[in-house]
Amino acid sequence: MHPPPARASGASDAAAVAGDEFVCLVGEVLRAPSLYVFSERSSRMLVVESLTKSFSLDDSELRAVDHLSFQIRPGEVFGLLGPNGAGKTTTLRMILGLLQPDEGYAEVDGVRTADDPIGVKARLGFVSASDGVYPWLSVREMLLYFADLYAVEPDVAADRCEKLSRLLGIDSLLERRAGTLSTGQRQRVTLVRGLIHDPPVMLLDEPTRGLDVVGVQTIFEYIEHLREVGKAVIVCTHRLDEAERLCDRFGLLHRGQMRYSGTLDELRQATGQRHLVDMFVELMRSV
Ligand SMILES: Nc1ncnc2c1ncn2[C@@H]1O[C@H](COP(=O)(O)OP(=O)(O)OP(=O)(O)O)[C@@H](O)[C@H]1O
Repeated sequence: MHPPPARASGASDAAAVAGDEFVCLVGEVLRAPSLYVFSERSSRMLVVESLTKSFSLDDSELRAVDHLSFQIRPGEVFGLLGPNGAGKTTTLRMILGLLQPDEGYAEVDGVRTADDPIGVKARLGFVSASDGVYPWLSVREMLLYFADLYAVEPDVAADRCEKLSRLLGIDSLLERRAGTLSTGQRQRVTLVRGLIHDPPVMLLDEPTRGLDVVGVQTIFEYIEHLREVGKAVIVCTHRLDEAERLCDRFGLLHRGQMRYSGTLDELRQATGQRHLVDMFVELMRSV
């Protein structure tokens, strides 16, 4: 069952491009079974060290990410937060291996993106609000197709498909064509898809965008599940109220630089502000 890698529909912004590229790259490169032996649990599941990226504009250069460093442990949910243009998507794209950093590196489960981009992709799950689906496949076909791309054994894939679908409440949709799903249903399918190869690290880009209250609650429960099963998780979101409830630690990014990072209590002490939204307003005024 190998339909040609199709461009997912509805992608219009940078995050969507990252999602589409990731999907296509998964299809192209994740084939070698030796990749899927993950290392023993490291206390630093994701390491970002001095990651830097500049873009050339017509008459100048824009430093989108500037010597960014952070680490995430298994079972930890890290909120990578920042205003529009802060560099979040560029950072995710470098972690995913879709963009080459000018300096620094990202390391996932002991594997550096630059050294082994395929191995890193096998260790990452990526969910973006702008993810597309293959409209002509049934949900089950699409999930099993992705499992196959990641070289998951068919019986393991079938079992995971059932269990994760029940967890996300899409078991009744498994035979439906993906193109007929609503936004919220599609988002649940992409959440299952992101976990089908059981990666140790999950990247969630605006996971609650466009969802109703029930959909948002599903994301909350999903992230709680990721924490419980020991995934290291990055959440990028503009919903600071949600981030406060969801994340264990935060990185506040502005103009490509990490301005503050720590737990909410640590950020409160450092900024003198109680809520993330006030910290942001202060941050943006300060520059
Ligand atoms: N391919 C590119 N060429 C030139 N500039 C780029 C490119 N990709 C991103 N940028 C610029 O880099 C900066 C960071 O962009 P990025 O998409 O990482 O921000 P972001 O934090 O994800 O923003 P948003 O919250 O609006 O999605 C922005 O100024 C953006 O215009």
